[in-house]
Amino acid sequence: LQNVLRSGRSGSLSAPPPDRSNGALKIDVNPPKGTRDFPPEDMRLRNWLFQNFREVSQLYGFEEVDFPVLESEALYIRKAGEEIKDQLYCFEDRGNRRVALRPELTPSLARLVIQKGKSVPLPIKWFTIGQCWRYERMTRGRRREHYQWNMDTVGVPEITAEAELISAIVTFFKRIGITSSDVGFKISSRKVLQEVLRCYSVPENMFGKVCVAIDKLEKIPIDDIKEELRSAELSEEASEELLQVLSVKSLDKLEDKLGAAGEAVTDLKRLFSLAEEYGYSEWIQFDASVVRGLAYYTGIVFEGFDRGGKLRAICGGGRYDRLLSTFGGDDIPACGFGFGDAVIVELLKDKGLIPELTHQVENIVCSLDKDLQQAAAAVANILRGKGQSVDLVLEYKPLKWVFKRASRVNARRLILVGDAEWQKGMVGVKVLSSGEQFEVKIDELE
Ligand SMILES: OCc1cccc(Br)n1
Repeated sequence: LQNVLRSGRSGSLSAPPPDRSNGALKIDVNPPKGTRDFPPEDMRLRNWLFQNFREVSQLYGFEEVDFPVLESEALYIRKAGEEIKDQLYCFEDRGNRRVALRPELTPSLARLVIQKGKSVPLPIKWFTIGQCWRYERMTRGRRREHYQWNMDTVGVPEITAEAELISAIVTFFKRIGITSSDVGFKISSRKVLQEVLRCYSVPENMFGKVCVAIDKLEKIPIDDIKEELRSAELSEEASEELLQVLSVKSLDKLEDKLGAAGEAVTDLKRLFSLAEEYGYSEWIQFDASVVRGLAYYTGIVFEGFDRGGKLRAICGGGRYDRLLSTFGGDDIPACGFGFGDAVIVELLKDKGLIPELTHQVENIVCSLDKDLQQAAAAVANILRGKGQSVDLVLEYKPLKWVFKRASRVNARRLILVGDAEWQKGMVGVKVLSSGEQFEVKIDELE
């Protein structure tokens, strides 16, 4: 009770008040639960990963876009019982608006496409890398944020759009040393579900709910899934048939089940034939059980998985031809994928593929005399003007300290500003790898 009286909050009684014993507030120096800091070494790896995301996206002719991390909650209110909605990091802002930290990027992209309307000609090919959030009880100790790379193609109804997106991900994997022995893509189409449900006259508005339920296969008990299918108005017979079709192991068997004329089979056959043309057939396999957990997918869906079976899905995506119209936009087809920054790093660690990324600087500049600090700054300025990176020693330090710092910042050269040399318009240069030492005129420094 004392805590509550003192803190004036009705929060948890167990939370001790901040320690103000010495007058200063002792804050918790760790980041909030489920979030990460990126100190230099981790930031170098993240930048390397994102640089590869960017370069592949640009290789495929995609343009980069970005959106606010804070969006209207309305973008994510879907009635299909998705996990992403249950874990929405949402709140009411000071203007009494219902807002949310975005749990995914596709709705923001859809919003911007609608906002831009006819001013942006189709097809749109946009990519983005953005932090996404979920509020999950920390009992599962899972992260509450991750960065996602997304590529989306809007305005192309053809399966060629999905084939391009998968090709881009394959290109990314190859760039970072991942092969088709390490990962594969499970591919299916939600039209498989659609064609079965139509046979049993299941209402269209139950489609998303059915997909979300099916996505929980092997994650929750089968009886719970059957219960969810019942609540989606599926008969026992419809559920049995659906689960049967989802266990089909090949496209040929799917064709036997659904017939060759259906869109599901024709789309999938087209995708596998396009994959041949791209040369990534050994990366992909048909897997009828893949539906993905987002309600808005309407066609091809795919997910990248590690063949070792140890990790969660590496990436995932698919076609979402109805999303823009559900947001009040035109009926424009679209497809895209999301690729998180965490599972891929676990995979790279497992494969010993984390690159050696060191900080380095070309020059460390220091003054050998207390009165030459300004001269040292002038030398740093000259070098920087020539595009050379400089770590300028900002206070007078003994040489031993300077050498130690030079080693720590991985400097290539030490530039010494000493009185005698400065009087002659010179500075000393020491090449740290070879130990070679010489003097050079300041305006000849390069
Ligand atoms: O993959 C779903 C997801 C969404 C937001 C944040 C995190 Br961590 N994970």
